[in-house]
Amino acid sequence: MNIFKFGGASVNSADGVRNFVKIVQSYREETIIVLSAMGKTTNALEEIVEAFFNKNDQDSKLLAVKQYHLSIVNELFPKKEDAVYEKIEVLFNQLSQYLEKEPSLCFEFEYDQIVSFGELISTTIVSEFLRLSGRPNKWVDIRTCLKTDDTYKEGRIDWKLSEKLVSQTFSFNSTFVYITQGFIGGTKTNQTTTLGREGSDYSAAILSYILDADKLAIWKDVPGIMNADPKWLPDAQKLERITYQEAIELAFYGAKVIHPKTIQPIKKKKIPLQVRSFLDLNESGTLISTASKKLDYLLPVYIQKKDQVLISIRPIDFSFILEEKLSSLFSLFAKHRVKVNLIQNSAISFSVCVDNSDRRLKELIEEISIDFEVKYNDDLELITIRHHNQEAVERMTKGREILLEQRSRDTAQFVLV
Ligand SMILES: Nc1ncnc2c1ncn2[C@@H]1O[C@H](COP(=O)(O)OP(=O)(O)O)[C@@H](O)[C@H]1O
Ligand SMILES: N[C@@H](CC(=O)OP(=O)(O)O)C(=O)O
Repeated sequence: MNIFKFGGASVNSADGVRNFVKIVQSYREETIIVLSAMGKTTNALEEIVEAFFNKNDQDSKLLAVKQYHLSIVNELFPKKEDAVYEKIEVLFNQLSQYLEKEPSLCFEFEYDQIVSFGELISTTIVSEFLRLSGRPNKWVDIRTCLKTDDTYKEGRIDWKLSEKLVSQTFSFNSTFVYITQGFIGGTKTNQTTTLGREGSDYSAAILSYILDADKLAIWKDVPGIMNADPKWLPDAQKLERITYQEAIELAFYGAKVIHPKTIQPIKKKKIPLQVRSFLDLNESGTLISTASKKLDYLLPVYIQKKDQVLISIRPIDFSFILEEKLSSLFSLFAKHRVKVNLIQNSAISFSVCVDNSDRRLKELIEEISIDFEVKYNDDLELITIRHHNQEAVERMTKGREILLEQRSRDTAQFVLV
């Protein structure tokens, strides 16, 4: 059985959906398709969440999201009596009714209830179009079987319960093709959760693990995993084959092409993962698997993270930064769920480079400032080079101010102004 994950970029237009159907039609094996919201819908829904809390402009924002989806539906389904129209109307009505109520005090909870509609809508449209194109399939509401705790916005998987329910749900008793949502899940009490932005890759990996998939393919708008984002460095080259370990490292350092949590589940069961192009079906993509002789290890890989903040922290009483202080500092980062990208400590100060995650970071800095003197620079860039050499380092740093630098055998990192 194959598991395919298609992201928002692959189905951002009617032509995209047609191309998706063409790909699915070319496979005859049992297949589960995990799909994200269309195009930039999740960003648009995030704006609606903000508007919901601030009670401004939410109706016009919702209308724009509806019109975007209807323009795709109108192009794909010429018959206005097609069931898809009613299904989409029901979903938009549910969302619109939800937005009429007063928000609760939990931003994260409300976020998940609203943002999850992107995937519910996209999967409904695509499932109906696949059926219309002559490929019967079953639409699954993943919230009924992919179970998480109630950490809204970053639901943690309840593996035991999910294993049982997912195996029951995807039995292939009456269909060859399932279509379901990435990114979203449900609690035991059936509240909707999300798994973190760009989490659909992770959803596909979880299903692959639970169902012992033969292969997971993640379809992207690039030929595969490259040694840099080709939108940033146009001379980037494709990596033919990399190990799970290397893929984890690349994702961890911020290579946007794959969600960092994706590799762990498939590595455990040695399920091969192919990252391949939905634009060029002759392109073999990148194969992520166990080590073999033919690995593109030594090509330098460049990873750029923008909008970074470098925070320097020192105890107000100039005491040494020792284990106890470090542990209390780390627990604050964990509490505010701010991901640390780089750490450097000296006798009396401690520097960390983090993503600029607006409200969480502000709250973290406020809390740290109670016991520590905090200074920070924002709008920085963190460049990571895996398998660095002199030429690669010069390419990245020439003519730039380096605020912090760290090198290990495999990895060099630079915080640049
Ligand atoms: N090392 C890399 N190799 C390939 N693509 C990369 C890399 N780093 C970043 N990207 C970017 O990742 C994008 C694909 O990921 P994403 O937009 O999240 O896809 P999707 O929405 O389909 O999940 C590419 O368009 C590319 O710009
Ligand atoms: N729609 C969600 C989940 C996701 O993974 O999307 P994509 O596959 O388009 O990156 C998001 O944008 O975060």
